[in-house]
Amino acid sequence: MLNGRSLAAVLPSHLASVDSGQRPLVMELVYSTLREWPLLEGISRQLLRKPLRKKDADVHALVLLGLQQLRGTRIAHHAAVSETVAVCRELRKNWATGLVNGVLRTYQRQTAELIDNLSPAEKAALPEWMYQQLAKEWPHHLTKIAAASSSRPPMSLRINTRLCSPEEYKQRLHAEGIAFSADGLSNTAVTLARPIDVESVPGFTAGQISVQDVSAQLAAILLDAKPGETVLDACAAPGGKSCHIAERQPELKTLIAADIDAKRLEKVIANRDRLGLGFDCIAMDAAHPGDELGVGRFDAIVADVPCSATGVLRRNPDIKIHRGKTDIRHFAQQQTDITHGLWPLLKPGGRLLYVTCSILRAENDAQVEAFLEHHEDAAVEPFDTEVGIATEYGQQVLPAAEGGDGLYFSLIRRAL
Ligand SMILES: C[S@@+](CC[C@H](N)C(=O)[O-])C[C@H]1O[C@@H](n2cnc3c(N)ncnc32)[C@H](O)[C@@H]1O
Repeated sequence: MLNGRSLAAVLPSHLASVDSGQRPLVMELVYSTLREWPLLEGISRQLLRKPLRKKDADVHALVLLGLQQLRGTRIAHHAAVSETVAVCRELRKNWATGLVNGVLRTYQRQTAELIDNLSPAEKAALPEWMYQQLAKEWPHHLTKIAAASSSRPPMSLRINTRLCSPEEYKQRLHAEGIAFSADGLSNTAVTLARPIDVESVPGFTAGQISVQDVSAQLAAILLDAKPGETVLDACAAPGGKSCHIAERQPELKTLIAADIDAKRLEKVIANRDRLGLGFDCIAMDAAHPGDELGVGRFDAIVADVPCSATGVLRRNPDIKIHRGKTDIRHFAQQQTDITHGLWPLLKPGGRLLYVTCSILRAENDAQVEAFLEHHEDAAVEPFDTEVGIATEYGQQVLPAAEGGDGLYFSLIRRAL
């Protein structure tokens, strides 16, 4: 359906051709179908006499979309069935009308039995390999992780304290009738009771606000940059954490936001400028940074490395289709290369905050463990603020249906 491309790459151009009033519904259907994909596949597997051919992947996706409308929306069932069947004609696949109609109607009649027959991974709406891995690593949290990974993510905001006090902003939300809850760990974080269009968030264009998950907001808090420090955010795009670091600590000596992807770096620059912040943005491969940035220059480095994104499945649900077990090895290698590449840039006595949005040990504790084995001058330090679950080398925040995303943090200190 996505031809191997990510949803983020494919969806915007498709949405542009949809009437603006219909876009929220289309987004909701696309995202919720992808979030439930393994479960819906399990149902369709039982209902299709034989799997559809590769060239009919559109009909397959349509079946799942129809099932999701019946299961997870308030769309009247007869309308869901007839509209889904009608799409077959639009696809010029009239032959599929009977098949789609039959599958959806049988689902309506045999829902309980079909759900009963699903495998545990399908019931959890997780790919089999991921389910098995998480069952091994987080047996007591698996149900909650699965529920969070299929949930509609909350919309959280970060208040830019350079331009607006948290009290002032919260009063403004009250005054505008926007319901929210405040986060316990950070007084600059609020979560809206209902997501709204970003452009309608009060103060967004004026730079008072950023949209950022509450768990992601922990990075700058845990780094706790001090006045006069020189800081490098080495995998910075789109800039959420760099901007937060700059907002929290106006008296840094230097902050550099780097990313390997020059195009994505443009987003960091746009966010920085919208928020009225000033720091340098550079394109750089953190695995091979060279000496120009300055060996032993930085008091603190943030390595928010590329990863499986298993902690943020609900925001990138196409990962449930795309990601395979072998990808984890590839990410782990990138993570190793980046942390090893960055280490010489750190001052003796400096700290590296290692961050992932993964909940898999291979990308988290196992990475840090291997790093410590290679670097005699490295030691893990506990955080002043406790977040999530303490692991051997860091803190794991698990994704929560009513809370933040899943992120891992570890603080590695370089010996003096
Ligand atoms: C998890 S995202 C960072 C999110 C960001 N820190 C934020 O809070 O908005 C990982 C980033 O790492 C970048 N990246 C991947 N490989 C890299 C490398 N070798 N050097 C520097 N950046 C890299 C990607 O382009 C991507 O933007």
